[in-house]
Amino acid sequence: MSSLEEPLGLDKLPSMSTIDRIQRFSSGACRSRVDNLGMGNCFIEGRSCSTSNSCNDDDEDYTTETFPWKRHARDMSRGGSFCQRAMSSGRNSIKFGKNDDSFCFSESPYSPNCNNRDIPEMTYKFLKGIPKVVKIVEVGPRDGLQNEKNIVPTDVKVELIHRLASCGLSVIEATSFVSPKWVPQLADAKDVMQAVHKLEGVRLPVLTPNLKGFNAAVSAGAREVAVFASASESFSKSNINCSIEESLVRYRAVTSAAKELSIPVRGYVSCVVGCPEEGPISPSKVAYVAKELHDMGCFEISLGDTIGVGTPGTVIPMLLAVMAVIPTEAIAVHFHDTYGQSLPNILASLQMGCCTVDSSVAGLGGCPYAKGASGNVATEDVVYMLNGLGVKTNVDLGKLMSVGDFIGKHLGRPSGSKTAIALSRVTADASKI
Ligand SMILES: CC(C)(COP(=O)([O-])OP(=O)([O-])OC[C@H]1O[C@@H](n2cnc3c(N)ncnc32)[C@H](O)[C@@H]1OP(=O)([O-])[O-])[C@@H](O)C(=O)NCCC(=O)NCCSC(=O)C[C@@](C)(O)CC(=O)[O-]
Repeated sequence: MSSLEEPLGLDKLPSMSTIDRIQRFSSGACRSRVDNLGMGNCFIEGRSCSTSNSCNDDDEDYTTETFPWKRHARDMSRGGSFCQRAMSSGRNSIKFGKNDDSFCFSESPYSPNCNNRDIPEMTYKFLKGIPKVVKIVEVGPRDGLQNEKNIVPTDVKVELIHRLASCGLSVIEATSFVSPKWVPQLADAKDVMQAVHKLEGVRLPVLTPNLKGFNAAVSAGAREVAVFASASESFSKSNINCSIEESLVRYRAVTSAAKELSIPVRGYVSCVVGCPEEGPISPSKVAYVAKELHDMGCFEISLGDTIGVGTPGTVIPMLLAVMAVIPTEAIAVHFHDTYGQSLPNILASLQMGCCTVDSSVAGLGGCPYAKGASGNVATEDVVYMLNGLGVKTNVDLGKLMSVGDFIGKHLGRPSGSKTAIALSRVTADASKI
């Protein structure tokens, strides 16, 4: 564990006020070159998120033509002069990279082997593919609330969306224009959309399973929609009552109607590593559906581990198969946290160059048609990890935790975010000091 992830121990933070701590977990704090608190920092700067990754170059099964990011990684490793000593803000640090393409690790007293030059080099090796900016797609109001036993009042949903927007999230999936018989929890989609569609500075996509849903969404003010297919035949049938091929026909109709109105369409592929009925899903099936959605005009394909069974061992081959057929920049990852594997899966995805991550405030979520599906990975946990990696998200973690409290109070249960629980304990203890 790096010094950056350690600070939850109060003994290591003797002089921090409550507010200082929250700020410290923001990406801005992580990136500051002046580390007033004496903690070790890392910086990941200037890399394009579109072409880089850290996959093993010895793996020659894949050509550089198929995986251009491999060529990029190799070029970087040949560059030679990535390590140089630098003095930063009066503190010793080791800087890697040329110009924009750099890591910088300060030699902090909290870093046990700070004199060992191998450590930054090794760290660079493992983190070099990670993009410097990650877009978080907040799916709490939709994926999070679609599975709640008690229907959340419309005004609470609207307030939730407003509060999420105030955290700096740039994309918030607002609701679904699906059949209210299938998902009664979101039967108020029209009212929610009409109440939020004028929110400035935030994109508010909504799920549309067919033209009926698309037309209703547009009438309610939606300016971005998402279609949702599956890599599993059985799940397609149980979720949207049609085969994969039939769903693709429907989605072609939606994407061409959207094109007429210049409305961007996101595409989902569900069950990308496992299906509650079929078990393991082959990466080639995922790649097929992802490519179909991309070819019909979806600008981004979100790959959903709907029941949260994936590990990096299954997620990486799945991503490789999808990256062989659509650009890495068009890929988003969407993990449910059933087995606690979301963060390692996200880290592996980032190392492969993915730069869009779906998550849900307080870890809300689950799919009514996927038995055993738990909540999405909590946005707070994703932001905490990305802050620790020095990756920019523009999301204010402190505000996000308050939003988690807000929705948790309405649902009558504690947050599903480990970060929110841990930080609220720290701040509670801190208030006694
Ligand atoms: C697709 C359908 C509509 C087919 O449902 P169906 O019963 O086959 O459709 P239908 O055409 O026979 O219509 C039946 C009734 O629904 C109405 N209807 C038809 N379409 C709409 C619509 N858009 N909006 C409102 N109403 C609609 C239609 O008008 C009719 O009403 P009736 O005549 O009986 O009064 C249905 O199966 C459905 O709504 N499914 C959605 C289920 C859902 O939302 N599941 C959760 C999504 S989560 C997910 O997919 C995973 C994801 C994306 O989160 C990623 C991950 O986690 O991995």
